[in-house]
Amino acid sequence: GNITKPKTEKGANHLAMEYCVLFSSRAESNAAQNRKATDYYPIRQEFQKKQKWVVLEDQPCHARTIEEGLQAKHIEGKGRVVFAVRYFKKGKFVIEYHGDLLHLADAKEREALYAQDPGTGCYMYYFQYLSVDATKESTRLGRLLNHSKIGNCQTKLHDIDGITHLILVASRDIESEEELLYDYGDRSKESISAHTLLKY
Ligand SMILES: C[S@@+](CC[C@H](N)C(=O)[O-])C[C@H]1O[C@@H](n2cnc3c(N)ncnc32)[C@H](O)[C@@H]1O
Repeated sequence: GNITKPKTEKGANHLAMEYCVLFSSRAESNAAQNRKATDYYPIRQEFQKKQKWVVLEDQPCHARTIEEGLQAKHIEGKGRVVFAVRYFKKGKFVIEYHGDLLHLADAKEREALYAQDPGTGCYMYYFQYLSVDATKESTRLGRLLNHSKIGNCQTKLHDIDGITHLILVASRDIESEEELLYDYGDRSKESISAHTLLKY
């Protein structure tokens, strides 16, 4: 659909503006058809005021517009990786970590299920009081960024029309041809011994 001008509050920062321009049409068109997680999970009243929980459907045609400036490649020993194919200024929106937005308890339940199949990769990202499950294969690139403690991106929660999105922004200036990396943030002993990549 057409990219519509976002309704942003006065004083909203530039990142928010840019991000809304990219996402507002999708957020609007999704609003009606999205299954709300609140349809499935009872949510504490004070929580509900702040957040609308939704399960976002995969939108490959929008992904092409949104995921501009990035390219996925395959690298021996790392699997798929994502490279910048243009310059990203520090603080700018890079990509959405797109998946199902879940409560922690539901995320843990799904993880236990995935653990039964050793072929399932790790695409569950925990952030404060929620988790985004991007395990399902899709055309979206956010799920393909690899880990580094000294990466060039960082995660942030971003609200668009009351819907929470997990996004990655540039933590420093990123040049074209650089691999996009962020800190998965998992410092638990069990995870580190299961996935040595988390050490670095
Ligand atoms: C969220 S996925 C990232 C995309 C993944 N490379 C793929 O091909 O689908 C997480 C998985 O990527 C791999 N990975 C992430 N960071 C890595 C790194 N620094 N070195 C090697 N493998 C890494 C691990 O297999 C990890 O379980």
